[in-house]
Amino acid sequence: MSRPRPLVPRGNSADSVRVVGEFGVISRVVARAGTAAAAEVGPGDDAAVLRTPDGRVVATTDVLVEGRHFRRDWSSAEDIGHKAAAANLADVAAMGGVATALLVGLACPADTPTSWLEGVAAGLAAECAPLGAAVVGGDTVAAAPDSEAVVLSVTALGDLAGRAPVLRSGARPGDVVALAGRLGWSACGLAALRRGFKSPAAAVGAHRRPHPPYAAGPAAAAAGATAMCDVSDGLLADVGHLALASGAVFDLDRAALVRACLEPPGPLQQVAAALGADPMAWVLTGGEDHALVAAFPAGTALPDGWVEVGAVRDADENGAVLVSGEPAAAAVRAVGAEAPGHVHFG
Ligand SMILES: Nc1ncnc2c1ncn2[C@@H]1O[C@H](COP(=O)(O)OP(=O)(O)OP(=O)(O)O)[C@@H](O)[C@H]1O
Ligand SMILES: Cc1ncc(C[n+]2csc(CCOP(=O)(O)O)c2C)c(N)n1
Ligand SMILES: [Mg+2]
Repeated sequence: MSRPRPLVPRGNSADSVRVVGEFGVISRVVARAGTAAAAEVGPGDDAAVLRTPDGRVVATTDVLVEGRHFRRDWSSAEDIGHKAAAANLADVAAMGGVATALLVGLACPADTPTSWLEGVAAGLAAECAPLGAAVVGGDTVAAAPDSEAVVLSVTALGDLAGRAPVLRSGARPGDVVALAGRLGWSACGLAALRRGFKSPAAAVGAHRRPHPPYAAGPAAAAAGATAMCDVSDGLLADVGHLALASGAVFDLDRAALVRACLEPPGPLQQVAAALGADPMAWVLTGGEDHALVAAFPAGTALPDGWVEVGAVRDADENGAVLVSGEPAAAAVRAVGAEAPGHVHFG
């Protein structure tokens, strides 16, 4: 893998973490954190204290490593903050919860400009604010010796407001499979960036700042969803988790996916044509849009934002995920993709 070009000035700029120091960084970052509605005590003490109206806490963590999850020459500091928050906030939504707070672990090289870290903090705060959430604490440490990579570890906490959490394991044969949010846009933007393009803005923007359908998670829980997850790695891979946990087959309807994700034609077709790719590959296997996919009992009036894209069937010998009756592996090959989703240790 080619090393991401260090984007931010290296050396001893007056603004660097080395010069400003840990506590200088913390005070500047905390100033941008916003306020969590649930926080009785926010950042600045030994720990935050949060109100938990439901009595249960949804908790999830995602780690973002420079060069693996983001590049500083592809995304601004604010973009990276938005993306780190979104990856976590979507996991809370995928349980049927509403995020209340984030905790942020940060490891960075000493020559990282503090202004860049303030940008990340601003992006985190802006992504959280519509939900009433905010960063309530964290930790700031030096990156490993000789490492130029920033590592961000974000933990989200959330509230279920009395609803049962929606697990991956509850889907039953006869349920309908439904989708909320976009698929393929982030992967399309990533493909463009990898070829050195900064456009189309809608696709590259979707890669930089995903727009998970946060409200669709609690709405699905309230409507009786039997299983749900967010699509972080790729639809076929993540639906595979639902199928495995539920012990059922998820049969996705290709035509419904085309209607939901590729009509009317737009940037996905435009980039696919330029790159000689099949846009359906991004829809089926592209990650990081953080759409939600769920199963609902047949006959459920789907909440706003949800569209039917398949059905849950009894387990059979064809495998756990089908695309219009065809095994997922065949669908992956047919669209020219390498795997049903992102390969983490490839
Ligand atoms: N190192 C670890 N220690 C404990 N639990 C882990 C660890 N890594 C992952 N898990 C748990 O394994 C499950 C699957 O993890 P994974 O990261 O694949 O979640 P995901 O929701 O599919 O992905 P994403 O976080 O990108 O949305 C989660 O419940 C997660 O908390
Ligand atoms: C520089 C760069 N290269 C590749 C990608 C693509 N990518 C990285 S992680 C991931 C899936 C979710 O990962 P996780 O499960 O670890 O949250 C995807 C699709 C990127 N975002 N940035
Ligand atoms: Mg998830």
